[in-house]
Amino acid sequence: MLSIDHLNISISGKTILEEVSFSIPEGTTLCIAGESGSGKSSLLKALNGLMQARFEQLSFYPKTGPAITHQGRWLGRPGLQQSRWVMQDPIAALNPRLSLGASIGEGAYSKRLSRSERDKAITEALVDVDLPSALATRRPTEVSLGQAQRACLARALIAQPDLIFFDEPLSALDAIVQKQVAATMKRVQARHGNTFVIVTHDLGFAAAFADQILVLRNGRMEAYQSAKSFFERPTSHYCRDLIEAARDLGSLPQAPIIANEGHP
Ligand SMILES: Nc1ncnc2c1ncn2[C@@H]1O[C@H](COP(=O)(O)OP(=O)(O)OP(=O)(O)O)[C@@H](O)[C@H]1O
Repeated sequence: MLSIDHLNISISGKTILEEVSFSIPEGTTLCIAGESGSGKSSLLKALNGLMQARFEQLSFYPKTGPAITHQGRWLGRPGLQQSRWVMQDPIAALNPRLSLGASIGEGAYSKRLSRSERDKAITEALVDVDLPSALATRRPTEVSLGQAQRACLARALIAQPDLIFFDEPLSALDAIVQKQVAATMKRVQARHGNTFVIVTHDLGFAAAFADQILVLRNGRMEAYQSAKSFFERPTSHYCRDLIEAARDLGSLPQAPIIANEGHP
């Protein structure tokens, strides 16, 4: 379980994130949405130790490994133990000079496996993400974008993380491949019980995937609700507009929103 209380980030006097709090039960998914510049990536960077943040409290209770609790300023490089990060652009995220197998194997570096254990773990990770083990010898430029993104997921999984952060994991892919990779992510989560934190612009994906949704707007929390209540009872005009826009664009099925009286 990951719990964040009152996270704040400011850089050179400019507030990037203000009073952001959430709590994610083990094995569930939080999707973080919001327009460009709202602070989504900064939140992931802070949790991965790439940006200094201030917390009233950060608590992480991984299934394996020691619990972490922290108060005050935090630049927790190299990030939360037992977590991994899958980035938006799989080609940029993979070393072009390494085979996919070698890149995936790097994910298990801290486990100090023997060569044969590492090769076995690489094959298992490839199978986990629905890739043929023969792809281990190919370089990133010799596979499709969807295969490269699956390889990035395999590189995360080989470390057996409790928590995986995804930054727009599907946005580089076409619609059909998006569906396939999303299905693989779901299967992986069901099989291993990982907790997912996913930054996404796609509310259709969030509707299908998220247990909870956090919407950021200008660095503040605009909404934090269960996915069901977010789509049925959005708590602000801004969220209603986001949902309507996603319906107009066809990424969400048409369905009535139940008005939530008393909210702006
Ligand atoms: N290192 C930095 N120094 C100064 N400002 C920064 C830094 N990193 C991010 N920002 C600012 O913080 C704000 C939030 O940026 P962030 O990248 O987190 O937004 P985002 O919601 O992820 O946007 P996008 O969806 O376009 O990726 C922006 O105004 C950005 O310019």
